[in-house]
Amino acid sequence: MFCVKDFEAAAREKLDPVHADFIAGGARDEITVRANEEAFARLRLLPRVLRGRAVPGLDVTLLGGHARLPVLLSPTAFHKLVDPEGELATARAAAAAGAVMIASMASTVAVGEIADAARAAAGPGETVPLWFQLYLQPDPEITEALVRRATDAGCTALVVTVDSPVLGASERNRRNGFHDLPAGLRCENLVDLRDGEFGHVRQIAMSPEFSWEHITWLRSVTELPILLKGVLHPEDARLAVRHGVSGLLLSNHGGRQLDTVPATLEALPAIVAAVAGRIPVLLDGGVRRGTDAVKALALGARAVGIGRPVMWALAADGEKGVRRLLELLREEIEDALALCGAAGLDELTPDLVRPAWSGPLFGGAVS
Ligand SMILES: Cc1cc2nc3c(=O)[nH]c(=O)nc-3n(C[C@H](O)[C@H](O)[C@H](O)COP(=O)(O)O)c2cc1C
Ligand SMILES: CC(C)CC(=O)C(=O)O
Repeated sequence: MFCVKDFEAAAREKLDPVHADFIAGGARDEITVRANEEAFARLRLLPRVLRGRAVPGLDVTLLGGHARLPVLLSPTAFHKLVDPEGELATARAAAAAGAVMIASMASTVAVGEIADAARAAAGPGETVPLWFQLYLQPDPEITEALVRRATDAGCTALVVTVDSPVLGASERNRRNGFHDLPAGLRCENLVDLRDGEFGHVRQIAMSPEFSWEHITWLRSVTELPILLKGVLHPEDARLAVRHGVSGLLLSNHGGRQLDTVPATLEALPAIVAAVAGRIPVLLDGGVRRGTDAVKALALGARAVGIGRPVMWALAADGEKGVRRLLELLREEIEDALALCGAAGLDELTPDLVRPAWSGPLFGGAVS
């Protein structure tokens, strides 16, 4: 395995095609799925030379916690669908790399067990690099119970996904008849939230009725920092700051919710301008290379998230696969930083990126 795409191919070989489609797929025509990667390809890096810089370091502070890599594992559901150890394997690999893992509310291992696995694999003295992703639930008691589970597990932030007033329509899943976890797998965080609840994915209610008031309410029932995942409009970014949100994970859900929204990289400059340094902006969607991470960081993201690559690596080779994936991304980012003449992430500035040239050849200089 030498790059993210190798994991994608290996996962395709191994997985039930229905499950491979669940991972790769997006909403409707999958225009945004493709746009995310294309946006990175359209941007060029403009390196500086002879800057006398030290070997690059990748340490980053995220919400007051320390991470050794500016790459987060974005929340992805159902890891046991692709590996028998599921989220335990992912958590160990993430902790070993010093990368933040955002556990999905729809994980197939309970968040407390994920945290134990992460703690056991983290470096000495390191805090558990684990955050919890939450879909607000119409019944506030259910939301509170989930927050309690995450807090008791030792998660250090909540990531509230706000781009899902309804579930995105994956036509691949519809054609394949994939609506449910196979027998034997459950959404473990959902078990017994109410008496007799079994951990069925259908217990996750999505509702268009949530509003900023619910964020204010959530702010009042937890001490944990709250990030919003899925804000794309600059006005919503400003509202998030006003509602006491601690950070944004700029995301279009990997193109799995509303199709034809902008690539996250395209949306980044306006979001960064809207928050004006008041809270950190993270970004996910289409990050496949170290150079992709460097471009997003240069445009103002504090860190980037990866979704599908983690599922592919886990499917290809379990914990070892995810460890290798994170090593490869570390190498690629270090390499890109050095080649840009930057000694650290804070030396990545917007002048290092520019759009691919779209003007006429020779720019009219030749008559
Ligand atoms: C298989 C899969 C499951 C996902 N599950 C969740 C989830 O449970 N909660 C959530 O907020 N986002 C979920 N996402 C979206 C990711 O968190 C992330 O935004 C997206 O995958 C990033 O794009 P990328 O896959 O191109 O890296 C999921 C994505 C995939 C591919
Ligand atoms: C609805 C969740 C269970 C999973 C999700 O967010 C996704 O598959 O994109």
